[in-house]
Amino acid sequence: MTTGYVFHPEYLWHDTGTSAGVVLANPAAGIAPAVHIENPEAKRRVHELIHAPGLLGELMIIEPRRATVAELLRVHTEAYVQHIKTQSDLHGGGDAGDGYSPVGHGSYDIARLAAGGLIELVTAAVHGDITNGYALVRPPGHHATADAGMGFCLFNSIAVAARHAQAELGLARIAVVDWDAHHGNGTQAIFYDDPSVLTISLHQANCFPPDSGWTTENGVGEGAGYALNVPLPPGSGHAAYLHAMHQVVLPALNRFAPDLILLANGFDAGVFDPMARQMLTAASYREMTRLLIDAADRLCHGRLVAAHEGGYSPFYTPYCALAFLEELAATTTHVTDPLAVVVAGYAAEPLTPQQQAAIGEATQLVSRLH
Ligand SMILES: O=C(CCC1CCCC1)NO
Ligand SMILES: [Zn+2]
Repeated sequence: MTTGYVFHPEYLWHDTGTSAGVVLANPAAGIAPAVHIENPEAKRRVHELIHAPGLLGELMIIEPRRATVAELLRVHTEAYVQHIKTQSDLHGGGDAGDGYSPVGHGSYDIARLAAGGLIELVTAAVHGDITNGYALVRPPGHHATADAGMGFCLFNSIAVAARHAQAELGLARIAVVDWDAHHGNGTQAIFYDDPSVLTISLHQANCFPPDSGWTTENGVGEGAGYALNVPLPPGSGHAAYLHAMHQVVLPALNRFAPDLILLANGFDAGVFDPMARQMLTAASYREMTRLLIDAADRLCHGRLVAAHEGGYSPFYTPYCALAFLEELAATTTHVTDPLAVVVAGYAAEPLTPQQQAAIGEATQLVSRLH
């Protein structure tokens, strides 16, 4: 069993500039400039924590390449791809569309390298060079729709890789599991009418995008039934997410029988993350990963390929990512989550009726899959 790994220093060079964390600085309005929340730091520290304990040496390094425009156009409109290039060519960069998604000078090529890195990782998995893999890419992608960037996302790398797998690698059915704290609205929208791609999103209810990711968003036309959402109340942690995995994600994957499982792997549902109010620990991510690995082994020759999405705590995201990757690579290091003890008193809360209700609503929809 071999685990592939994609990383490149250029991912750290995507410049999101200064802002006031998320909104643009505006001194006249009292909004002082600060580093943007989607900055390289947490990703840099993830890579360091994969390297320092020796885990990097157990992985197969897969070199990324820039996705071609033709590969991007399987998902995005020509006008949108051109918009990102135009913004990227500006001396001071620009924005992908919603005002929250900085495009640094040169970010067009970096976002292409993120999408191309995931394509290369999926290709290695389908060719059997690796069993599964992790692409530590930046900028993130799961909010980007065919024609709009949002939520820090430029190109939807997961969607580009899914379409590549179908067009070039002969795969028919692709499942996308998204456990980033925020709704995978872009990926859902791109495949909303397409029964060949199942999208399943577990996220904090009504967080971002606002009023998005409700259980009732279940696909349209031929795709009816092939979009599943589990909007979990703020404060949801281990019990709720594992219940959702067992009640919704795994039964849906079993019914859909994908040829590949793609994971939009956000760690911002972590207990210390500033961009959401969920309470997953590194141990939670480890257990959720185990379940997905077992599903991939059962359904699609172990093909589980993950793309890094959110995860903004520079001191906690690395431990969640390490736990995920140790499980993916079926190995361990000497590093344990040093903050587990800090949250032990509250991160293991039992399932609440509200969480059970949200999960129950989605569970009803799994039977529509065929
Ligand atoms: O981590 C993210 C980004 C969420 C933010 C984008 C603007 C406000 C919330 N999406 O998965
Ligand atoms: Zn997120």
